[in-house]
Amino acid sequence: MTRKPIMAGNWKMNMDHLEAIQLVQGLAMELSDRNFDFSTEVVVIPPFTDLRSVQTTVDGDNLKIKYGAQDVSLFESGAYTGEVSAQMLKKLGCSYVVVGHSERREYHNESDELVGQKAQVVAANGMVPIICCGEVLEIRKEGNHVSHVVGQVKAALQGFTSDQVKELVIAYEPVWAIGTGEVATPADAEEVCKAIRELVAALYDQDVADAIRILYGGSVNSKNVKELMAQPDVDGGLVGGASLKADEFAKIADYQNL
Ligand SMILES: O=C(CO)COP(=O)(O)O
Repeated sequence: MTRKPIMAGNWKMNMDHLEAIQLVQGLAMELSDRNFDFSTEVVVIPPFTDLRSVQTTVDGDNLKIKYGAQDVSLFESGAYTGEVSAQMLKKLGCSYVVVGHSERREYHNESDELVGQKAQVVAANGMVPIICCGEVLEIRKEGNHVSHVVGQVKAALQGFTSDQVKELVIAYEPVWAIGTGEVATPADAEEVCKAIRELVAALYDQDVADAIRILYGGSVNSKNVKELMAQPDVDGGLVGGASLKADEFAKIADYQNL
């Protein structure tokens, strides 16, 4: 069983397209200085407006860095003002699309059902959805975090075949750990990531569960990444704030050599 680790930097609503070019070039330079071998996938997830610039930077400099988008429309095209379609993202060379981030669930009322539909649209267009899940503090305090997250993932996986699920990425991001500096303990992260893998084994089979990649997100940085990555069911990180600094994100990607 070999799952390729991924470190994905979710820039959220930060960096204009000029800053994006600098950050991607800076990241490439930092990785090269570290003789990074890309045995871990490195992904940046900038705002929509940066994607064309990131594409030309990656293509022009022949970089091995991958990139993706933070959200997608359910619809193919038409009268959906403000939306961006999966085909458009595919055309821009996106490999990944984040769906169901807790900030979209909270500020845009995205339901588990909608998140699942968006994941389907992403997969149907030849990209990999990074399906986010995670509990708010209240649910954790009640001790219901595992069942809550398992329920979110179960809903999002509706309609996916075994072969599709093998390619998916799930990101467990406890809401109380996002942007707060309060990282989940490695044991907390493992508890939920393991439960997600067990759910996949129950819904599909062990082969599928062994293939799917499960990330942890929430205040990941170069100081805590190694311990998180030592957990058997944590296959990578979805990194917010720390992905906005080239040197810090390069260290996180190169966690094996810290
Ligand atoms: O939401 C996150 C990534 O999607 C995590 O953000 P922080 O790393 O800033 O806590």
